[in-house]
Amino acid sequence: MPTPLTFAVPKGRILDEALPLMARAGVVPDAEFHDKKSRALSFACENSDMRLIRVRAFDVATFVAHGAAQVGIVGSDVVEEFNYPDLYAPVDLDIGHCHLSVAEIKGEQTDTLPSHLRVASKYPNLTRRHFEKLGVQAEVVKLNGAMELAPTLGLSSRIVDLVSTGRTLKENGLIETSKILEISARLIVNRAALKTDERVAALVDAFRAAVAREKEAA
Ligand SMILES: Nc1ncnc2c1ncn2[C@@H]1O[C@H](COP(=O)(O)OP(=O)(O)OP(=O)(O)O)[C@@H](O)[C@H]1O
Ligand SMILES: O=P(O)(O)OC[C@H]1O[C@H](OP(=O)(O)OP(=O)(O)O)[C@H](O)[C@@H]1O
Repeated sequence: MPTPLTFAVPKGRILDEALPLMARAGVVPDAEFHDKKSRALSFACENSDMRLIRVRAFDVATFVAHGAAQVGIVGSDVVEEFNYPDLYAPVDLDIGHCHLSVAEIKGEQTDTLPSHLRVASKYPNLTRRHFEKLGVQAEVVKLNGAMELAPTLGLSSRIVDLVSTGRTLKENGLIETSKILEISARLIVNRAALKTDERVAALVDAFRAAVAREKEAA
């Protein structure tokens, strides 16, 4: 018996959109996965020896990059932030669309950038890389959520955060001043597992086909 494949999924908002696509690719978690009272973190799958683990979005990439999980689903924001050499993102799942942007207090934007800035973000690497390209040294204050509070409370002059409808920025007195990255969810695989385990390559094909069918039907 081969060891079961481990498939990592994020707990957050991508999951609801990912589950129907996973089902079309033949990955269906057992009933316990949907039991809100369950404290289990690892779940069996119907009709396969695969097991699903449910972890935080950033941790999906970490489990897969280290080979602790062979396959996962995560936003391209997370893939780009970590840039792990052992992680390969072969399929754009066309779900979880949003973008990563710089925002600042409405009415306080200036035309010229200073040589040094303080920026609050959950994405220190992407933030530094973006400002480096503009010749600006960004000091990143790492936050894990509610970034939109930072400028108003004087923690930073700008934030780099995800934007979808733009409502969170608007309701917190901020304005988007530049877009850094378009984002969607990706199927990710561990590169070594893809080379050595044919079940991983078969899953990549199954997800490609599921996305193509979804596009045809739309
Ligand atoms: N407003 C949004 N609209 C669309 N997609 C989003 C939005 N916010 C986040 N995403 C996508 O969903 C992914 C997970 O975001 P979310 O904040 O829901 O995850 P989470 O698991 O709750 O995060 P954490 O583990 O930090 O609590 C992000 O990495 C991004 O790709
Ligand atoms: O443009 P909008 O549609 O308003 O969406 C953007 C918000 O969504 C995400 O936060 P989330 O709701 O995941 O909460 P978080 O602060 O805990 O990450 C993101 O960090 C923004 O705050």
